[in-house]
Amino acid sequence: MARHHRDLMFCRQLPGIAVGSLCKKCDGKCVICDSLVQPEKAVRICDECNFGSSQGHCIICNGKGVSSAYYCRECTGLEKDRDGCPKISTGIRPPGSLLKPPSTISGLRQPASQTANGKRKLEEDSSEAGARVSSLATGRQIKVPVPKMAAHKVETIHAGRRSSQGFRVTPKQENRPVISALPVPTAAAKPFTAGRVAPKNAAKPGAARRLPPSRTATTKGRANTSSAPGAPAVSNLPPPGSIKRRRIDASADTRDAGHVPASDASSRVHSSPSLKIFSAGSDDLNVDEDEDSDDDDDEKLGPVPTLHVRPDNDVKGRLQDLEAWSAYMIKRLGKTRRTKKLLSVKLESNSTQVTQLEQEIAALEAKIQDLEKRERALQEALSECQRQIKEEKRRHEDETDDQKRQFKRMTEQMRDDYRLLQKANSEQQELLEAAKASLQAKRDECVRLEAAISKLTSNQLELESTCRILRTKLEHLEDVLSEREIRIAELEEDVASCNHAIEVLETKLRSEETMRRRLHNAIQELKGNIRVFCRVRPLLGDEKAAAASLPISFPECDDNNEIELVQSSENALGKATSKAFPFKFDRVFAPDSSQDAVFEDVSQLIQSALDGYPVCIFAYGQTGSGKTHTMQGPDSISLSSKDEHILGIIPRAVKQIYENTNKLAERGWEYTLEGQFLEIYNETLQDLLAPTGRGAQTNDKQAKLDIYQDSEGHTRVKNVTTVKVDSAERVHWLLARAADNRTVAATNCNERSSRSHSVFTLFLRGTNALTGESSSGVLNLIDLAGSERLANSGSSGDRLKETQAINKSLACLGDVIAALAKGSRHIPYRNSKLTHLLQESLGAGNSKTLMFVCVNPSPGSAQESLCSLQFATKVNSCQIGTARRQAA
Ligand SMILES: Nc1ncnc2c1ncn2[C@@H]1O[C@H](COP(=O)(O)OP(=O)(O)OP(=O)(O)O)[C@@H](O)[C@H]1O
Repeated sequence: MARHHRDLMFCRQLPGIAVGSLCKKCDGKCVICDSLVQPEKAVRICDECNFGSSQGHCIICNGKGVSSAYYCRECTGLEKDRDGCPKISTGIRPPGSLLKPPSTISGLRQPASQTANGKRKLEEDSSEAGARVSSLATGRQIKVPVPKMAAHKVETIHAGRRSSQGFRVTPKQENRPVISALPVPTAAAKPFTAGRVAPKNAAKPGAARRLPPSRTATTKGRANTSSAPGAPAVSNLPPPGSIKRRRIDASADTRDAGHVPASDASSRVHSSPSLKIFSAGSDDLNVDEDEDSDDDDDEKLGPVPTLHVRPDNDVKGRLQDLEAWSAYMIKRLGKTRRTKKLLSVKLESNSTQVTQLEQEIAALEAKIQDLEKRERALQEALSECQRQIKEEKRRHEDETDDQKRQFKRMTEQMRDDYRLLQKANSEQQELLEAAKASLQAKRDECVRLEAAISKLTSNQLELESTCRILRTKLEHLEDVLSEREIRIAELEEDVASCNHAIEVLETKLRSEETMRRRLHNAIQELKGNIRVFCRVRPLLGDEKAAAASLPISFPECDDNNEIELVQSSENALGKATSKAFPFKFDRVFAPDSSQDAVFEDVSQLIQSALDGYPVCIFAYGQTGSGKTHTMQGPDSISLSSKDEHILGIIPRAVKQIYENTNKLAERGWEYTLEGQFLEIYNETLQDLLAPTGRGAQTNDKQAKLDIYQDSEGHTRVKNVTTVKVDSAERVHWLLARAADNRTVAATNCNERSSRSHSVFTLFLRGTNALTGESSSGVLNLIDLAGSERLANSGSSGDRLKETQAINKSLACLGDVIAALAKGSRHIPYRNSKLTHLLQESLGAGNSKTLMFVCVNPSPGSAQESLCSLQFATKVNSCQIGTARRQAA
C-alpha cells in the first residue's frame, strides 16, 4: 500500500495521475507548475515510485536506472545519464521537463506500490499498451508484452531533426517532443499518442518525451506498410498529430501489388491528377528507414515514366508511354517482392519479441496480483491497527472520563465532607462554649449548693430539735386525738339522734306546712276573698301646679284604709258648694307609697296561688291613673337589679313564686310554671305571646282563641300560646314581648293610653313526693283598660268604639261582682270576654280576688276618680266564696 503521507502532489494538468489528497509537505502547490492547487484538482503519486526523490530511482525505469537518475529543476530538457535515463538534480521534476508518470507509460514496469487509483490506472495502461501492441502487430485484440530490458531505453527527440535511429518528426510537430510511429497496415489502425492528453508543458521547446525501448528496436527501419503489411510497428506513445495520417486501404495495397485494374489504369492514364495523388501517396507510404534503399531502387527503377497527353490518333506515342509505364511497374513489382521477404523476416523476429513481451506481461500481472495481496493484507492490518487505536483511544477516553467523573465526585464529596466538618466543628465549638458556660454555672451552683448545704445542715439540726419537740407534741396530740375520737363517737351518736329528731321535725314541718296553708287560706278568707286596694298616684308634670287644691285627702287612721274625695260644685243659686265622699277599702296607698309597700300586702295572695288557690288581681281606674305602673312597673322594664324597686306586681310575683318554690323544694315540693298572656281588645281575645306578633295572625288567632272550661272545671283558652316559665329572665322576656304586642293608642286623656285589657295568667302545679300532696293554683294579673267616661274622653270613630267596648266589659265586670254580692244563682260571666275569662277567679268558692282601684289625684280627674271609688266600694262590699269579708 502506498504511503500517502509522503505523496507528492501534482495538479490535474498532469495526465493519468490519480486524484488524491493534498501533500502536507508542499503547502498545496503543484510540484510541476508551482501553482496553488485545489484539492479536487490535485493528483498524487506515492513515494514508492520515489518520484522526484533526490535519492530515489528514476520514475521511468523504476530504479533500473540506478541512483544516477537525476532531474534538474532548472533543466528544461532531459539529460541522459550513462544508462540513457533522464537526469534531475533536485529530485523534483522541473515544470518544463514533463514526464509521463510510470502508471501512464505503457511498456514500463509498474511501481512496487501504488494507490488503488494508480493501480487501476496501471491496469488500464497495461491493457491499453498490450492492446496497442497487439493492434500494431496483428490488428487483433491480443496482449503483447513489452520487452522488459528495453524499458529504460529513452531517447530525446529534437524537433525538426532526424534521430540517429531514423525517426522523423514532421514539420508540424517541431514544437512538440513527439515520436512518430508507424501506422499499422490495417483499416482500424489509428495514430497513437504518448499519453491520453498531451500536457501543455510538453509543448515547450526541448521538452523530452521518453520512448519505449521497443520503439527503438523496432523503428530501426521504418517500413512502408504497403510493402510490408506484416511488419511489427511498435510505437505506443505517438503524440497526437505526430504521425502523419495515411489512408491505407485495400485499393492502395492492390495498387502497390500491381493489381491495378485496367479501368483504374485507364483512368489514371487519362487523369494525371489521380496519378499524381497516387504517386504522392506512394511517397507517403515510404518508410524513412527505407529511404536509402528506396533511393537505390529509384535509381534502379529509373525515373517514373511520364504519361503525356497525346492526341487520340497518336497511337504510337501512347503505346510508348504504356510500354515505359509497364516496364516501370515490372521493376517496382520486383522491388516489392524483395521488401516483402525482408518484412517477413522482421515479422518473425517481432513475433518472437511479442512472445517475450507477453511473458513479461504475465510476470508483471503475477507480480501485480502479489502486490495486491500484500496491499490488501497491509490495508487489513492498517484498518485493524486503526480500529485497535480507535478502540484503545475510546477506551482510554472512557477511562479518562470515568476518572474525571470519579475525581469530580470525590472532589464534591470531599467538599461536602469539608463543609460538614466545618459545620460540625462550629457546632462543636458552640457546644464547647455552651458546655463551658454550663460548667461555670454548675460550678457557681455548686458553690451556692455548698453554702445551702451548710445552711441546711444547720437547719437540719434545728429541725431535728424541732422534730423532737414536735414528736413530744404529737404524742400529746395523739392522746388528745384519742380523747377526741371518743368524743366524736359520742357526738355521732348525738348526730344520729339529732337526725332522727330532724326527720321528726321535718315531718312535723310538712304537716305544719299543710297546716300553714290552711291557716293562711283561712286568714285570707278572713280578710275577704275579694279585697279592694286603693292607690293614688302622684301628680305628674303640669298636674303638680294644682297640688294645693287636690280633691283627695287621706284621713288619719291606723289601718291606712280611708280616703276622702271632695267634689266642689255650684248649686242652682250659683253658690259654690262642696261635698265630701269618704271611702274605706282594705288598704289605701297614698301617692308616696312605693312598689315594695304595695307588693308587701299583695304577696300573701301570691302565696295563696302557690298553695293552689285561684287568685285574681286586677287594676281598675281611669286612663293614666297608674294601673300599668302598679301591675307591671314603669314603661320600660329593665332587668338590672338596680331597677328592681320600681318593678310592678307581675315581675315581683313571679320572683316570689320562684323563691318560694325553691324553699318548698326542701320540703318535697316540685312546681311547674306555665304562663300565657292574652289581650281583650274590642271584645276580642288576642295572644300577646304569639311568635310573630299580633298583627300578622290576629284574625287566625281570633278564630282559634276560644274560652272553655276543662274537665276539672278550670277556665282555659284554646290555642293560646303557653310558655314554660323556668326562670325569672324568662318572665321578663315574656312581659317584654307582650308589651310590644299590646295595643296602644293615644287619646286625649293619656299620652300612653292602653285601650285593651291584658290578662297575664300563670299556672302553678306542684307535687310533694314525700307527702303525696299536690296543688294547682292559677294567678291572674289583669291590667284593665281605662275606665274614662265617653263625655270626658272626647273619643270618636275607632277610639269611641274602643271606649264603648271597654266600658261595656267593665260594666259586665261590675254586674258579675254585683251578682256575686247578691248571691244570685246566675252570674253573668259570659256577658263579656273579660268576665268569662275571669270566671274561675271571680266566682269559685275558694278564689281570691284583689282589685286595685287607681286614682288620679289631679282636680281635673276628680269626677272620674269619684266614679272609680264608687265602683271599688261596690266591689268591696261583695262576698265571694266561703269567707266573707269582715266588714269594719
Ligand atoms: N305610683 C306612681 N308613682 C309614679 N308614677 C306613676 C305612678 N302611677 C302612675 N304613674 C305614672 O303615671 C303615668 C300613667 O300611668 P299608667 O300608664 O300606669 O296609667 P294607666 O292607668 O295604666 O293608663 P291606661 O289606662 O291608659 O293604661 C305613667 O307615666 C306612670 O309612670
